[in-house]
Amino acid sequence: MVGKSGGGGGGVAEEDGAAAVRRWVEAGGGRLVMDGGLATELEANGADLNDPLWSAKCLLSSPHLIRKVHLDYLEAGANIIITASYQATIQGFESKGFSKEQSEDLLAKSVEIAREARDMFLKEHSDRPIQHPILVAASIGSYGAYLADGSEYSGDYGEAGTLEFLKDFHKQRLEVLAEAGPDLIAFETIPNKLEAQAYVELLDECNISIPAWFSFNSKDGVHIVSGDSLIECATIANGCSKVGAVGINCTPPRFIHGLILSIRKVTDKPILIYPNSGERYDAEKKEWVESTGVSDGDFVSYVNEWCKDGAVLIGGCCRTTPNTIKAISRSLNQRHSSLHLPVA
Ligand SMILES: C[S+](C)CC[C@H](N)C(=O)O
Ligand SMILES: N[C@@H](CCS)C(=O)O
Ligand SMILES: [Zn+2]
Repeated sequence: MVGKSGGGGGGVAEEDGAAAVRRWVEAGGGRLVMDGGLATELEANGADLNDPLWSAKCLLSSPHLIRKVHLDYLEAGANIIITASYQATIQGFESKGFSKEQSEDLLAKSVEIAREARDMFLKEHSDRPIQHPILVAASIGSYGAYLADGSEYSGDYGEAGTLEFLKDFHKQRLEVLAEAGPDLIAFETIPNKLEAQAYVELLDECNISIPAWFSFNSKDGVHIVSGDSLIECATIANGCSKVGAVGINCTPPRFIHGLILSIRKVTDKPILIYPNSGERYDAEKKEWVESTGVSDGDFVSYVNEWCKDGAVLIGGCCRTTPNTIKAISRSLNQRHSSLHLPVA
C-alpha cells in the first residue's frame, strides 16, 4: 500500500476516503477552510513564475517562500494547505537537467515543506493548542498544467489524449507524493473526463491508501472546461472508494451554485469548492486578465449559499489571497455560531 499515515488523524486502511474526510470535517465543527492561491501569493512575495514549472520553480529557487505562504494561509484560518506540486512533475524536472532521483526528491520536498509549515504553526500556537485539523494536501495538476500552455483550461490534449498515456504520465508522481506523507491527494483543476478516469484507475492499481479529492474546473457553469459532462465526471469520482471529496476549483464564483447542484445529483461524498477570483488566465502572456474579478467581500458573500448547497470544504484558488481566506474563515465561523444560537 502506498502512503504513510498523515499527521491529521490516521490512515484509511479500514475506512473509505469519504469517511476519512467526513471525520475531519466533523472535527473542524462541520466545515473546513481550504487555503487560497499558492502561486498568486508566491508572486505577491516576489517570485517570478514565468517558467514551464510555474509555482514548482520555487521548489528549486525559494522553498522558504513556499513555507512562508503556507504559514500565511494557516494564520489566515486555513485548515488545509495544498503543496507546491501542482506543476511539479518528474518529466518537467528532467527536462531542466535533474536526474530521476533528484526529481522524485523535489516532489517529496513539496510535501515536506508543507508538513514543516504545519509543525511550525502548531508550535507557534502551543500556548493555546489548535483543536481543529490541519491537513496537508499533495497537489497533482493535470497533464495540461505540465504543458504550461494553459491547456488545463481547455482539456484538449490532441494525440496525447489516451487513457494509457495519462496513466503513464501520472503514475510515478502519484506514488512519490503519496509516499511523502500528505494527509490527502488533491487532484486539482481536472479539465476532462479521461484524466479523471486515469486517476481513479491509478488510485486502485497503485493501491493508494490516502484519501484523494477530485476537483474539476468549468468556464460555462454547466460542463467542465473540455465540454465533458460534470455529472459524468462526478460519477466517475463517486465510483472510487478512495475519493474522499468531489468539487470545483479555479472557476469563477458566479458558476459555483449550479455546479454544486449538479455534483450533488450523483454523489453523497463531501463537496469542496475553491473558486478563483473570476478573472481569466492568458497562457501566452502568463497573466490573469479582465477586470471582472470579484472582490474578497463579493467572494465571501457567496459562501453562505455554497454552504446551503452542501459544500463543506471551502477556500480559494488562483488570485485569491490570505485576506480572502481570512474572510471565508470569519464568515464560516459566524455561520457556525449563528446555527447554534438558542432559539428565542
Ligand atoms: C492554473 S494556471 C494559472 C497554471 C499555469 C499554467 N499551467 C501555465 O504554466 O501557464
Ligand atoms: N494549487 C494551485 C492551483 C492552481 S489552479 C495554486 O494555488 O497555485
Ligand atoms: Zn487556480
